[in-house]
Amino acid sequence: HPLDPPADPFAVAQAAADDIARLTGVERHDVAVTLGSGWGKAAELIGETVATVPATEVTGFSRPALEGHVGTIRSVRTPQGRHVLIIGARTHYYENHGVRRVVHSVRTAAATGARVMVLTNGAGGIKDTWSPGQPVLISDHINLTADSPLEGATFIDLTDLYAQRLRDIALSVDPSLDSGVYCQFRGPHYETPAEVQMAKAIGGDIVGMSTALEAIAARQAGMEVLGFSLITNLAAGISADPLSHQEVIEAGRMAEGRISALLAEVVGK
Ligand SMILES: Nc1nc2[nH]c(I)nc2c(=O)[nH]1
Repeated sequence: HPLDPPADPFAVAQAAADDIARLTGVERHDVAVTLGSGWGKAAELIGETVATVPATEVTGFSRPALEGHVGTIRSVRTPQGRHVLIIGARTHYYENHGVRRVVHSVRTAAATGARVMVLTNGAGGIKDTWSPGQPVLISDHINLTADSPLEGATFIDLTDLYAQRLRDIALSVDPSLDSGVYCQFRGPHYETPAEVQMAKAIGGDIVGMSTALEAIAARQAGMEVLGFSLITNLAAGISADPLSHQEVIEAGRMAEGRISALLAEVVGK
């Protein structure tokens, strides 16, 4: 794979950014958004699509593992004239392709010029006041993967990783938004009730299988990060009923309109 050692992941990201500029005709992007489950509709609401490119045509992106989920990369222009790169081709850590592949889309976004990285995902909620379909701002993360996208002695500060400035913009759009600490588990299995209680005990409010590693890479690339979780289910053991993937998909579909409008407004600010 082009990202396998001895490749330089940043050179591969630059090649991907050059592909995107060539294929979309957009030289520079200002903001990048990674769409997680439930956030698919946001692209149309963020602005006018300038170009849509199959991710497989961009260096370092591969056919996503998700059934029927053709990974696309879209260039969208907001009413304010901002160029937004919408990445619909996330590689999950649980696919076991290595961290370089997980964070390639973030490094590529930075190489296209984007200074803001918006990471969205579907996740489980630990706070029992939350209900399926609710979007939540990510205030910080706990990385339970025991891995890092950083290689060698690259000591990066992660204070204010989920930029307060961007969270304030989101709160100005929707003051009712709650916030939470996101715990990235390796997955692909969901947590046991005991693991959910552990996440709660260590200060977690959200459990997921993405985002933390991408956020670290975004900070390394000098980007400001904004993270949103769509709570599609209460985490295992928080409510009596067992998790069903169907319920997760359904909750995402129900919430799509509201959260896409929210994301579009925030990106437009
Ligand atoms: N780890 C974890 N990831 C998730 N993704 C979704 I959607 N729901 C969950 C969940 O309950 N736990």
